[in-house]
Amino acid sequence: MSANTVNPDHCLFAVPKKGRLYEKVTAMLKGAGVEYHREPRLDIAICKDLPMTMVFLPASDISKYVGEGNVDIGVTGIDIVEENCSEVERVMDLGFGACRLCVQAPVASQITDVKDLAGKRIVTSFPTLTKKFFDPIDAEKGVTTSIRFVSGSVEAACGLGLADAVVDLVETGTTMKAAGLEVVGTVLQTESILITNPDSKHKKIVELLKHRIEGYITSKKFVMVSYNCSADILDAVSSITPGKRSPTITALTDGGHAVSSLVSKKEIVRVMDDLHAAGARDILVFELSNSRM
Ligand SMILES: Nc1ncnc2c1ncn2[C@@H]1O[C@H](COP(=O)(O)OP(=O)(O)OP(=O)(O)O)[C@@H](O)[C@H]1O
Ligand SMILES: O=P(O)(O)OC[C@H]1O[C@H](OP(=O)(O)OP(=O)(O)O)[C@H](O)[C@@H]1O
Repeated sequence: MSANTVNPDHCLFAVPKKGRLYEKVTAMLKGAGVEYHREPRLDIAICKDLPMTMVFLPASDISKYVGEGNVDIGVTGIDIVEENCSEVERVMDLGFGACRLCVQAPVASQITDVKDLAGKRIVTSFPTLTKKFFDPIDAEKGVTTSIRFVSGSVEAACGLGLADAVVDLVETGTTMKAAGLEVVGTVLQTESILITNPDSKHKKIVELLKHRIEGYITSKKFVMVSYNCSADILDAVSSITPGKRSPTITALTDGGHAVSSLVSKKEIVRVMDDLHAAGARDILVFELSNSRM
């Protein structure tokens, strides 16, 4: 079989081939133990320990391929699934790629209400979602908003005189501000998700991948804290670190206890302060490299 031929018995996993999501998805796959070797310039790569082939595709096409059953599983944004009206199963949120799809108008236009854009010219890479958003406004106003598709550099359209407003993604707002635009309305909140074809014949592999990726995501959200305490404060300190299920408590030979527990990364600094104030000592925090709950 040649290097760019797909084994028909393999589960196919679509990964964004470039762009914003590429680095995040490849780091996630590595962390989840999905190993493959990709030859330079090849868009398919065979997995090392699973009967699976990775397929590198534009993020905006992945939901179509998964929905139509050409591939079994993939990573893309909610925005893309909704724009393509893809019939896919949403397996899980991945905790990255969060942003908003927004109506943006030039600051100088002083437009603050999306209703003031009804009947005007909008440029976007998301024509379906934009039409759905403007349809009820158009119906109310009795006008038709012009919606024109461009595949990239959407924010340039107003400056070029091609549009009165754009509908594009906003994360930090840097691109929008640099183009002299501001948010007038929000069409959709989005983030990256794992999707599968509901009729995939590779359900077992999909389930296994789900557990592996979930384990990796959990390991990025939590740290392990361990500390020592005397018997009289055990109940008080262990209630500060209840863990995902319960803390692990080990009796020490001096009558004290060693406690270890999972704590959310977001909470860990406050938890350490609270533990110390409550009398816990030798407080150590460990990063997790992987997990399976
Ligand atoms: N600024 C952002 N912050 C967070 N997530 C984003 C951002 N921009 C895009 N995304 C998410 O990543 C997806 C793919 O966007 P991206 O711009 O990387 O795609 P692309 O058009 O395939 O790549 P490129 O822009 O390099 O051609 C989007 O549909 C969205 O879900
Ligand atoms: O609010 P910000 O943090 O500035 O992010 C928003 C920008 O990110 C995306 O584009 P990207 O930079 O991925 O490239 P693209 O314009 O080629 O799609 C999106 O289309 C916006 O232009």
